[in-house]
Amino acid sequence: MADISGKVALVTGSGQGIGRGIALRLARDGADIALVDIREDRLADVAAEIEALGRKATTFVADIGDREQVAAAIDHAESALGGFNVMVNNAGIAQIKPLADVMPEEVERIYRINVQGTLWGIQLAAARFQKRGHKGKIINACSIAGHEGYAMLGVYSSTKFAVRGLTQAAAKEYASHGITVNAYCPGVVGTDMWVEIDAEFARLTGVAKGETYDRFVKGIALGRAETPDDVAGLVSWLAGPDSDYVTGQSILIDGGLVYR
Ligand SMILES: NC(=O)C1=CN([C@@H]2O[C@H](COP(=O)(O)OP(=O)(O)OC[C@H]3O[C@@H](n4cnc5c(N)ncnc54)[C@H](O)[C@@H]3O)[C@@H](O)[C@H]2O)C=CC1
Ligand SMILES: CC(=O)C(C)=O
Repeated sequence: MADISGKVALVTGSGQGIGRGIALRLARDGADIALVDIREDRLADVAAEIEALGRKATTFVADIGDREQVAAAIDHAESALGGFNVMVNNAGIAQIKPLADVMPEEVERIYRINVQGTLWGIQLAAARFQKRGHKGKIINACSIAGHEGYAMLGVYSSTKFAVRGLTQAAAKEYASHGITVNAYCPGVVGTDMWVEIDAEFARLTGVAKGETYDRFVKGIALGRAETPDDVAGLVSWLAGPDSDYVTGQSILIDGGLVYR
């Protein structure tokens, strides 16, 4: 367990799924948490779970694809919780389509969220850490699809390759300010994103519902699907002091699925 007592962490996409798991884990590690999501409906429940752990939580509705909204979320976190030390750029969306059928507006939408959203999170968090005059940790959501391009997930995969590139470049640009930038690369986590991926594979290719998910899970060496808690354990380490000498890495946490 990382000791991040007294720190403030902002987690995007924390209304559900992996982001919720990360927010709860960082709260157990001692941090106060700013919960940010485009959907308001689940944020209050996650905030209540964090408060039940004895930590402070604040919520903010923002679209990470909009730079001004990301800036406002950071302002809110800092003023509501009295600090800002860890930025988790977790929010992202999937797109399931053969490359032959992808249209410009679909590419723009996913790049705006997965790539630009991560860039604004990196850029604005780093600027705020520098303004506050202290070090900071930036942690981005990558994927196995940031290390290997997947059929039917081609554009999605390309956004996660971009996240890996941004993570490396940002690590180099911000190292002299004491800011580390890393990413976590999950495999197959049974969240709503995978419900959508499985359903779209079924609709577009005619395979039975559940088959695509089962096929991916069968490829996992450790023999089970991943949970948000599995991912959160790595993020906890990246947020804590034991990873202080690690930067620019996009670390696979997939139970043994993609080997790099
Ligand atoms: N589920 C999986 O197997 C994997 C997920 N990932 C990545 O992990 C991250 C989280 O994924 P999941 O929890 O599975 O997804 P999810 O779909 O269950 O949850 C995503 C959350 O992000 C929020 N969100 C979406 N667009 C947003 C925006 N523009 N601004 C703010 N919030 C927004 C949603 O409202 C939702 O609460 C994503 O970046 C995803 O690409 C990576 C590898 C595997
Ligand atoms: C959702 C995701 O990143 C994959 C490839 O499972």
